Amino acid sequence: MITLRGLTKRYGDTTAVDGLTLEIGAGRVTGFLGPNGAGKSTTMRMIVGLDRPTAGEALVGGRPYATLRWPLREVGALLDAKALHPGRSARAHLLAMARGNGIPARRVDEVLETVGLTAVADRRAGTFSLGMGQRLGIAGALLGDPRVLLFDEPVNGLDPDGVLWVRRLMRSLAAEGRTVFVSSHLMSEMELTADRLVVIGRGRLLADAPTAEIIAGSSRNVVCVRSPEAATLARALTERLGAEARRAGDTLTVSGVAIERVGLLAHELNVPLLELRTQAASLEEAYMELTGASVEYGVSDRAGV
Ligand SMILES: Nc1ncnc2c1ncn2[C@@H]1O[C@H](COP(=O)(O)OP(=O)(O)OP(=O)(O)O)[C@@H](O)[C@H]1O
Repeated sequence: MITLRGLTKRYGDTTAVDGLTLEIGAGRVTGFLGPNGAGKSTTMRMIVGLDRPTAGEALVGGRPYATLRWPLREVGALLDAKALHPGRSARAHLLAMARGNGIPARRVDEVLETVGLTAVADRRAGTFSLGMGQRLGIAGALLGDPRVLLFDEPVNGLDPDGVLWVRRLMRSLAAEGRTVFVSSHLMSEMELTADRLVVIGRGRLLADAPTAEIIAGSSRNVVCVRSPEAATLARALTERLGAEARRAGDTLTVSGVAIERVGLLAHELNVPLLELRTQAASLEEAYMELTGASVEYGVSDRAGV
């Protein structure tokens, strides 16, 4: 488990992380979302002791990172896949990490196998593609078989096969009861991978809830209706139920009312229905609504028009 209590980081006038208090639990994948500059990397860096909080604290398994005797055996992290010695082979890189943490050398071959780098284990890491570097970073995170894992943008640069592999890996690590905390800008991927989401904007907590709950909270969840008397139904939905109904031909897109009430109203009015279904919002839509006001480097919708 990871515990954040009033976690705050200021760089001069910039408050990168602003009083985050939350728990990231074991046995599930928790996605970490937020616009560029929201403070995700800074938060992760403070959890693994690479940055010192200005105020508050970050605990791993109830203890500050700095007090862990064998840190890599308690928490593994992929923070910057490019932070490698380019002249070292993948194996030498992992061996150096293992040695410093009392991890047996045979574990290096195990993790190289897990991430699919066995065949290139003796090649210099500097010659690796972006995706291979990511895999090596993930191998480093897994090396100490830790209960807590942090991944900052793990699918960055991976091909579709690699993306699927990362998704399955995250899910299986969580199924083993580990704490998996993963940041990403890929909403469709997070929707498939994360059980729970922590969303931040300008360093502040915007949401901390199950993925399904965040999506269900979106105003983009609508009811779609098709009827030869769509105009009549639209009028009644607006006037009697206060719903918002947009019509295109015989199709209505209705928001602000449950599907059951649409069906019952149609029955009462004797309006025939050809189709009646809910259309769920995507995580991307829910995320956009949540973070709309806290995008730091946004461009206007009218840009270039
Ligand atoms: N070492 C530093 N010195 C000064 N400012 C910093 C430093 N590190 C981060 N910041 C600032 O802190 C804020 C948060 O940055 P951070 O990298 O944590 O955001 P992020 O959510 O990870 O963004 P991205 O999605 O773009 O990776 C930004 O305004 C950034 O400019």
